[in-house]
Amino acid sequence: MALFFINRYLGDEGDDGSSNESRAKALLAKLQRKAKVKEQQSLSCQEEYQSKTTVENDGDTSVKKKRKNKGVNLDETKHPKKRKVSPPDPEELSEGDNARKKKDRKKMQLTEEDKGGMKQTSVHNKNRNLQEAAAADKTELLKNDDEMVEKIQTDQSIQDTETSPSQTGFTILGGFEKKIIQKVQRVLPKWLAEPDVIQRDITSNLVPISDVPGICTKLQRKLESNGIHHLFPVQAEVIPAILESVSHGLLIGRGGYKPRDICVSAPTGSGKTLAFVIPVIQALMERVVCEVRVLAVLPTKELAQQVGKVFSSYAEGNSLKVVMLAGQKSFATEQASLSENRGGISHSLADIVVATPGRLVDHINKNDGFSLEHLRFLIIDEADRMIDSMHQSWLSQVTKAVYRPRRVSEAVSIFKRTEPAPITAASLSPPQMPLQKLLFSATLTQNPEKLQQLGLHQPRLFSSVHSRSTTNPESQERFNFPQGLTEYYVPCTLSKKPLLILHFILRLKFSPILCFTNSREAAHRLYLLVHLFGGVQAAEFSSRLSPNERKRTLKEFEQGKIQLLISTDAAARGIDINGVKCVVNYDAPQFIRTYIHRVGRTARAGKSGLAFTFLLGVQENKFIQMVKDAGSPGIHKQIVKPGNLKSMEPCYQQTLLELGNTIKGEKAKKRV
Ligand SMILES: Nc1ncnc2c1ncn2[C@@H]1O[C@H](COP(=O)(O)OP(=O)(O)OP(=O)(O)O)[C@@H](O)[C@H]1O
Repeated sequence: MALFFINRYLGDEGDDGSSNESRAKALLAKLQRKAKVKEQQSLSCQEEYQSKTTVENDGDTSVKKKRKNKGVNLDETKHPKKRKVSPPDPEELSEGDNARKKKDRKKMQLTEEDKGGMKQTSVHNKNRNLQEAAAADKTELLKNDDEMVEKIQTDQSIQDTETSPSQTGFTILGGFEKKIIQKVQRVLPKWLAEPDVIQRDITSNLVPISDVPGICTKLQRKLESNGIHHLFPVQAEVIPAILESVSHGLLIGRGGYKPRDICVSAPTGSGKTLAFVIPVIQALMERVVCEVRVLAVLPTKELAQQVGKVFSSYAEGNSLKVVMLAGQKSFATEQASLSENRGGISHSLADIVVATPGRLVDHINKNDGFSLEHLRFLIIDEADRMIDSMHQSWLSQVTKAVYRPRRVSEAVSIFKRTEPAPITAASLSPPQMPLQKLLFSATLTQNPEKLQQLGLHQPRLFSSVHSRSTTNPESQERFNFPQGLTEYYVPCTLSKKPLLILHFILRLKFSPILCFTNSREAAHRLYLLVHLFGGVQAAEFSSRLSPNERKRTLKEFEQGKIQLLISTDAAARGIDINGVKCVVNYDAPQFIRTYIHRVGRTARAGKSGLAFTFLLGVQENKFIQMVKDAGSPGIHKQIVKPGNLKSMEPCYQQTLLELGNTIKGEKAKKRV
């Protein structure tokens, strides 16, 4: 029984369409006749079995019934339905064909069962020749069926091949939604995951200066003359590491290799400044020719000034020159202090340059007398803040000035440096002056992507933070808080905040207080209000003041002439003001790093200090969680009863009226 029509190629005579067709018809008719004959033969055999079976078993109808239940009607064998066999329409082949194949397969299966049933009956009849005939027919049928099934299966497999290439070993695309995407376990680089540990507690880990290896006698005496008899943990760890990298002179590091860059993450007020000043001064003490070999970059003028002062203090008596490029003086004045022209040749007048990024880039680009081709140490203080301000591209300008100077002096051409590259025999001779980067911060990021911008060479990390999870670098970064710091938060309302700060100064006698606001306008308004209220020596510190005014204000605050310094975050980082007992966050800081640097203005050098943060109701939970996640030892709730503020209310209301007029007057002045 043909399932589908096959156009056969019949050779040359196939040209004549009509004969071809008649031949095909004849062939088909012949096949159909054959099939009919076969079918009749098998039917007749079945009838004989039937009749035999009926006689011997006296109408055993169970088999019949079972058959019937199976949906196979045995009577069907009496009057088989004539199935029209016609070649299927090719269009329907795909749908109808599948259905038909399935039905045929099902039918085949049923027929199989049916045949199985007959087999049982024949066993009872023990009629050998009949049996043999049946078996022959059955084999014939089976053969046909097998052929049929095989044909169907072949077709099916062809079809399957057409529909699902999976059997041919190709992967099925798509189905992504089913796959569980493996989360990549990010792991910190080894140098970040396993830092050299710095003890957090300063007072119980002081190291006598004489016990720290490598510090020369001259500097030991200088430290003692400045009242320093013990070194803090960060100094005891970092100073020897930097001195080790210059133990064979400035040109090569230990074992003849380029010295490793050093990163230091230690709490605020833990003495990081001296940790780089002492070893760098000692490394340059024996220099013969004055060249810029140390460049320290800091984020603000005040910080640059403060670090410049420490450098100058320890460079005294060593003929080392320290120059500030922070905008305190005019560009021309700074230019004159950097170099001079003798006999047509520019000579450097600075060994150590302390700069802010803006001024540094100005001198690199506009000052021909400023050369960094001899630079040996690049110190980046408040490094996380400096990384964030990389958009000023000051680092790439420094790198360019070091490796591709505009003007190469003859002396240096022998040691002309090439940018760091893989070490080869050629790159090792002649030895080149290495550029070693020293990074310092109380909140140094441990995000490898951010640190990667600095192009560090085999960095070594000294850190007082140990509990960073190495498997999940994304987790909240943790920092170490100064040992002597006690943190509080004060629930309050917006209108009560000014009364609170007045209460702290006038009633609780906390003084001097460094008070931080989130904007310079807020600092100015609070300063005006406290000033109008009276009874408090207050000053403001923000970019509203000129650099000289800011410098004078810090000095007076340090001298105790100012009880309340109201500042923006300009004074938050690194500013070292002795004697600050209490820091108040009048406005809660948005970021944890800002909080750490603000409260780090107190409890410095192992001393104790208090930090209060005024929190509105909506800010409480988020802020407290942020501080806890950052590793704070604990922030306590400090409630100020409204009754304590009552007595100041009348005067406060009067002051608010005056404040309104004052602010209007200032705005009018600005418009003039
Ligand atoms: N060994 C020491 N003995 C006594 N006082 C020290 C010692 N080292 C530093 N100090 C003092 O401790 C204070 C804080 O030092 P420094 O400013 O270097 O801290 P820091 O870690 O840089 O702080 P920040 O992270 O806020 O910049 C300074 O007043 C400094 O003079």
